[in-house]
Amino acid sequence: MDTSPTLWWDSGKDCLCYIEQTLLPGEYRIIECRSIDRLATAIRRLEIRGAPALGVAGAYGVAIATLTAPEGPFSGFTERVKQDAERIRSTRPTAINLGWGIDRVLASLEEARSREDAQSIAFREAGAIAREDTACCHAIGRNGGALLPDRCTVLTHCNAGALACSSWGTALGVIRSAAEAGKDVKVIACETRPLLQGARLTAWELARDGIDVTVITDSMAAHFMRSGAIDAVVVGADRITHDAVFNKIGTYMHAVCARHHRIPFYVAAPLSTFDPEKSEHNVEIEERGRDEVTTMGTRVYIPDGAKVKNPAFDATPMDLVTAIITETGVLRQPINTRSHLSRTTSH
Ligand SMILES: CSC[C@@H](O)[C@@H](O)C(=O)COP(=O)(O)O
Repeated sequence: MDTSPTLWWDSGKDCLCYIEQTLLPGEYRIIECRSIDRLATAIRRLEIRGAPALGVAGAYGVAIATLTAPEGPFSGFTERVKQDAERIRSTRPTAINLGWGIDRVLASLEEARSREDAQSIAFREAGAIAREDTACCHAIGRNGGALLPDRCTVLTHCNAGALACSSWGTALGVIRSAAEAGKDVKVIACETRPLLQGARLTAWELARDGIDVTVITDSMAAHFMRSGAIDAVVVGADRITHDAVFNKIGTYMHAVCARHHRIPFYVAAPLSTFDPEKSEHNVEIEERGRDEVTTMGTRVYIPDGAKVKNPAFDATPMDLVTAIITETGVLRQPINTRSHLSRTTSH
């Protein structure tokens, strides 16, 4: 199975390399990024996307800022790095991992005593975040893979795969690990309007790995659940508050349908996606541009006179979630994210 990374620091070329996800599946292109401006654009355009990958990107963003900050006294240097960090943070508000990766590298810089010091600390921390993410995905895969029956069809939404992480994936990590353990897992990938991360990215990843994948439009999911074609739903998450799971728009609809049809609804996410002190109503849902809904390719499908809404994420209330699969274990109902975090981590 494919284990190549989605984004990585190339120390020979001194740049952040990443797979440009808006071009897939038609074109596989690696972009070399050396500036905060370019990174901010890449995140806004979803060239890099998916919560854990955004955590890694945010971390490398701070590291890039330590390279590009203008010469001057060290106190001014730190301030400038923080300003660049805020520019990266503001690109996408819902996925908590972006700010988490940024804050982890910023915190590590507190021990830096010089510019050179800050650079080596920042790159060390960003590299650690990327490696830990891969390890988390494999642990999530093992924990979640064990929950799936030996023969099953799993519905997933958006792309919570290798492309959304350092590698391997969260929801797709569960599927990959189950397949690797010898289970016969088939996948139904919802296309995920408006930007088709399911059709373009999930289908691309799974087909490359030889995992049986069928793409459906989002509106077909209830029909297939009712007909008995789906044994489990497994999705990723952008933020998990104490009372809800935020994920790509359309996830809530699958959770409601899964409950109605008594199909388990699993969320696979690392602890870095948890935000247990917040509630559903304190989270900003990213509203994206009109063009993403009105246009497909070059063709406009919606008249100028019609209004459009484009929230990128929705919230699924916790009581609709069968279990959350993390790197440190599986949380079942009654799901208490706060106590799981404090029990399984040192902070
Ligand atoms: C492991 S990725 C989890 C989520 O980030 C994923 O499901 C998702 O909603 C991504 O949205 P996107 O807008 O493509 O960044």
